[in-house]
Parts: sequence; structure tokens; C-alpha cells
Amino acid sequence: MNDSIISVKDLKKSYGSQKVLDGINFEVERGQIFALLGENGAGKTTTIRILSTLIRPDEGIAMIDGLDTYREANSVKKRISLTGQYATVDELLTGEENLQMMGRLNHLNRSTVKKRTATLLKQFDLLEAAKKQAKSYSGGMRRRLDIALSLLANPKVIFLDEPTTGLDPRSRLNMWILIKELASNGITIFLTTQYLEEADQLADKIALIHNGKIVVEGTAEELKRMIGEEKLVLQFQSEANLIKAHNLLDGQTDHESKCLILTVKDTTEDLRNTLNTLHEQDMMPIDIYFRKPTLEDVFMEITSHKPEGEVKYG
Ligand SMILES: Nc1ncnc2c1ncn2[C@@H]1O[C@H](COP(=O)(O)OP(=O)(O)OP(=O)(O)O)[C@@H](O)[C@H]1O
Repeated sequence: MNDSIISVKDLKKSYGSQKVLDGINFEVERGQIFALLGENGAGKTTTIRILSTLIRPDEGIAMIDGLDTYREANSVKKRISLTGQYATVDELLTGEENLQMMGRLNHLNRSTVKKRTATLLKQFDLLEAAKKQAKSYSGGMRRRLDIALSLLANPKVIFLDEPTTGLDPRSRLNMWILIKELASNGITIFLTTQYLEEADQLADKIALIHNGKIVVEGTAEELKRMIGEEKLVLQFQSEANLIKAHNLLDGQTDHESKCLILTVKDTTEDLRNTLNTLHEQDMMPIDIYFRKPTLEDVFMEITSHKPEGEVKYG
């Protein structure tokens, strides 16, 4: 049953005295969309760089398709593609020429390049722009061309490091559709993103890296279940009241919306107790509602509250 294409065991990497990866472990199954999440500087890009053979780990093993990413780097390179930062897009060439050039770099024969270029231009909605220089492309078009280029050599695994950062909402939605299509064609997607909703929408499996370790791992639903059934949201008029309420009731604060977010078990009982406590202090919220937990709640709870090691695997 278990058909892992990526397997990471006790991976460690430090820069000087800074331990970035302190023994991380995870598996990704063939055809899955896997999202690695973590705060800025948590070690996501470092993990991708090890998996894509760009740097070597200090300890541990990273395998792709049964091959060691360090010892068998050349064979691994043939099975993967790394996108992002438009490193592969030549601004002065047209979209079509970019694809043709990448085909030649990958030693594909002329007729294969022609066929693959036509298919990819269509699949990535770049037919109209095919004969225009890439420097005239919008952010979304460049991102699509970048991914199309990475697919020319038929990789088994593609690494998407923040594929929708900087895209407008419509382009982001289009990119999500594209990523799902790639996965449904059997390509394994390794994704990092700063948008938790993106991981929620796309990922079959999510892992959260914190303090150099994978602290939780599972489907979006499993992760959300770990932190309770319902959230009670209390919105306050002023920052001062939000802080006062936080001191009284604990929970997570969202300072932008002046909301206090509480995890509740018995909804009616919790609501009554909460309102009584606030009433006694004469500081009623301006809005109150229940909502389901989000990945953001999971992220906040784990990265801001719990000491290292307190959260168990999902
Ligand atoms: N070549 C390097 N030399 C020294 N320190 C490095 C190097 N590469 C990364 N780091 C440090 O390692 C830590 C992890 O970086 P990494 O880029 O993996 O984080 P990340 O999770 O991808 O963050 P972000 O979301 O900001 O991209 C950071 O503190 C970074 O400054």
C-alpha cells in the first residue's frame, strides 16, 4: 500500500551554530500533493534544497524514488524539477522559444520538443502569448511558463517553492487548478506556501516544521481536529478590551481584527461562562460567533503557544 516517492529520515542541517533542521522525518506518497509549512526561516527552503540535490545534509538521508539525493544526485536530478524565482525563464525569448530551448537542453529530439511545447502551451494557457517575449508576461503567466519549463523533461516530482506568492486572487485560483491537474496526472508535488488556505485547499498531506523538527503531520482535517472542535470568536471595540479579555480568558488574539479566539468544548456552556466573565468586567464584545478551526489556528497554536515537543503527531 505504502508507495513513498520521497522519504526523509533524521535529516540534520546547521549553518554555523544555527541548527536549521534538527532531525526531520517524513514520507510523501507517489502522486500526492505535500505541503511543508513553517514560519519564515523555519527551514522549508533548506529542506527543498537538500531534496533537490543542491546542498548536502549534515546527517540523515533524503531519498527520491529510492535514490539518495546526495550519493545519487545525478539520477535524482533526472526525476525532479525545481521551479521558482523564474530562474529558468529567459526574458528575451518568447514563451515558445523558452520551451524549445529547454527541450534542447534536456536533449529531447526535435519532434518531441515540438509536440511537448504545443501541449504545454495549451495546458498552461499560454497559446496566445506563445510568440511574445517573456518580459511582457504578467506575474501569473511567468509563473505558468516557469512550471511548464520544469515539466518538459517529464519529472516525477516537482518542487514548488511558494508558487502563488505575489499573484492576484484569480491567478492564484488558476494556479491551484493547474497544480491539482498535475497531481491527478501522477506527478508528486512538494509545495511550500505562506498561504495556509492554499495548503488547506491543495495538500493531501501537510507537515509543519518548527524549531528544526516536524511537529505535526497529517491531512488538513486531521490537523484541525487536533486542536478542538469549535472556535468561539469574540470581537472587541478596542485593543485595550481585547488585551483585558485575553488576560481573563486566554486564547489566541488577532490584533488586526481585535478578535479573541477561544477553543471551546461544550458550546452553550462555554458561551454562557465566557459572557458571564466578560459581563462582570463590563466589557462586552461587539460581535460573537462560532466557527470551525482553520489551519491558521493550528499554526498559531503550535508555533506561538506550545513548548517544543508538546504536540503529538496526528
Ligand atoms: N547558505 C546559508 N548560510 C547561512 N544561513 C543560511 C543559509 N541558508 C539558509 N540559512 C538560514 O537558515 C534558516 C532557514 O532558512 P530557509 O530559507 O530554509 O527558511 P524558510 O523556511 O524557507 O524561510 P522563508 O519562508 O523565509 O523562505 C534561516 O535562518 C536562514 O537565514
